[in-house]
Formats: sequence, C-alpha cells, structure tokens
Amino acid sequence: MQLLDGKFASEKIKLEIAAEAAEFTAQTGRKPHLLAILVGNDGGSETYVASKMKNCEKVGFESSLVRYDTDVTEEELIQKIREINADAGVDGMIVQLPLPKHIDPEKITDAIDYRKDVDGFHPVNLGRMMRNQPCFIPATPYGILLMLQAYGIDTTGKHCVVVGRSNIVGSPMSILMARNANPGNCTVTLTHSKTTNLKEMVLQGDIVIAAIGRKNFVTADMVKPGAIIIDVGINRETSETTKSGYKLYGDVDFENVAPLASWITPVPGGVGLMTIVGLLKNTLASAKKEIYQ
Ligand SMILES: Nc1nc(=O)c2c([nH]1)NC[C@@H]1CN(c3ccc(C(=O)N[C@@H](CCC(=O)O)C(=O)O)cc3)C=[N+]21
Repeated sequence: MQLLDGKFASEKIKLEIAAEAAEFTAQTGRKPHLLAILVGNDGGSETYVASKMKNCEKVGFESSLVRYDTDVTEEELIQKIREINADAGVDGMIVQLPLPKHIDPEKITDAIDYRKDVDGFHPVNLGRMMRNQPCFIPATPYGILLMLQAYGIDTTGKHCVVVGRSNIVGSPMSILMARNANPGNCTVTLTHSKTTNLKEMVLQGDIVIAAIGRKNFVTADMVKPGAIIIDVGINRETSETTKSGYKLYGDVDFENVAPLASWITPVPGGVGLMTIVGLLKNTLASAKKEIYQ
C-alpha cells in the first residue's frame, strides 16, 4: 500500500501556484483575489474557510471574508453577490455551503457571475464541463484529478466506481473520470444510497471514489485487492482526546482497507487539502483570464 499524501501533493502544487501568483503580481501590480462568504458559524465551515484564507496568504493571494448571521435573507445575500460580481478587484467568489434552510443554495449559486465562480457550481461551468470546454471544475473533483496527476497514476482503461451522486462531488467526478483525458478515460459506475448490489459494484472498481458522507461506509469486503482508493469523506465527531475537540473520519474504513489497496488517501491529510489547491488554481486561472476574458 502506498499513501496518496495530500500534504505532500498540495505543498508541491502550492509552490507552483505561488510562483505564478508572484509573476502575475509583478506584471499587474495586484494579487489574485479570492472572496469567501460565510453564513452562520457551523464548526466545519469555520475551519474550512479559515484554511482557505490562510492558504491564499501562503501563495501570495489577497483574501476577503464576508460574514453574515444565520438570519440573513436570501435577498441580502444576492444583493451582496451582485456587488461583488461588479467588483473588478475580485477574481473568485465562493459562498461556503451548507447554507441555512431558508436560503436556496441554487439561487445563490446562480447569482454568482460564472466568470468568478471558482467553486465551479454555476450551471454555465457545469454545462461547459459536460462539453469538455474550458471552465472552472468543482474544487474537490479538480483536487482529486491533481492528486492522481501528482502521483503519475495512469487511469486509462480502468473501471472507476464512484460512491455518492452529489452535485459537488460524485456527479461531476463521474463525468471527469469518463472523459477523454488522463486522469480520465475510465469506464465509470456511479453508485449511491439506493444502489441495490452496492458491494458487488464497488468490488469491481479498479478505482473507488467514496463520497457518500457516511463514516467507514466502504469496508474491506467491498474492495478488490490492488484497487486505488480515494476517500472524500469528512465525517466529524466530537472527541475528548484531541486538542481540537473533534476527530475526522473518512467514508472508508482506512485501517482495514489500506492493506488491500495499491494507493489510498488518508483522512485527514488527503482530498480535503487538495480541494483547497483546486480552489486556488481556479482563482489564479480567473485572475489570469485563462478561462474567460
Ligand atoms: N462553497 C463551498 N465550496 C467548498 O469547496 C466546500 C464547501 N462549500 N462546503 C464544504 C466542503 C468541504 N470542503 C473542505 C475543504 C477543506 C478541507 C480540509 O482542509 N481538510 C483537512 C482537515 C481539516 C480539519 O481539520 O477539519 C484535511 O482533510 O486534512 C476539508 C473539506 C470544502 N467544501
């Protein structure tokens, strides 16, 4: 078993991003700028947004955080998004999910100018991804592609089984792994909570991408020996033995699956760190107008 080390891969790519950001700043006199909107104070969201901001600083980006209380209205939020759409000093904008129940996340996503949608959630970016046109790829799927690339893993001809069909991970991941590219060129099976013979399906995977949001969902009896295992899960449980007060669990039973796998991502220290790299790369591409003019 070999570890797909998100710490190692993300640090390596961040050095490249920092060099490109420095060049951009030398040429334009400004830094690439990512703005995040955070509503409420969900523990996970606080951690991830703080990490995004810190990583911006690390690679020489400007970052801004706009905060709202949980009771902010949809209209107020959309008004702010429109303001930021019009602000030429902002290259990328994200609205951290999940949002409070009274706010429709699709309305919010649709309000973001697709040219600043570095999360890649806007219908224009999703549609362009389907057509294999230049676009912002959703940060987590993008991070997974970068991870496979960093370790030189050839995915061509392999059977990739994706577990979970969310709009932000499972669905886009299945499209990206099937397309004519490397990473890509896979035969893809997209499974989910209503798949009847899930164990048999996952057992066929040369590559398994677990993104179903349930702790230790993928167990050793479901994994073909030699498979490549990508764990997208970030299931938090409170813990009295850790300094942070919580412990993270993946969607994969790492302890029992790792000995079977050829490659496997840990949680923490795997896909989460690459998600941030995907976001930074999209923001840089936006600043450099590599995707949209
Ligand atoms: N609009 C939006 N865009 C997102 O990209 C988005 C989102 N909403 N909502 C939630 C998910 C989740 N996500 C993570 C980012 C970093 C880590 C990360 O850095 N994880 C560290 C550990 C972090 C910890 O200790 O909690 C690791 O896995 O090693 C994890 C998860 C981004 N998401």
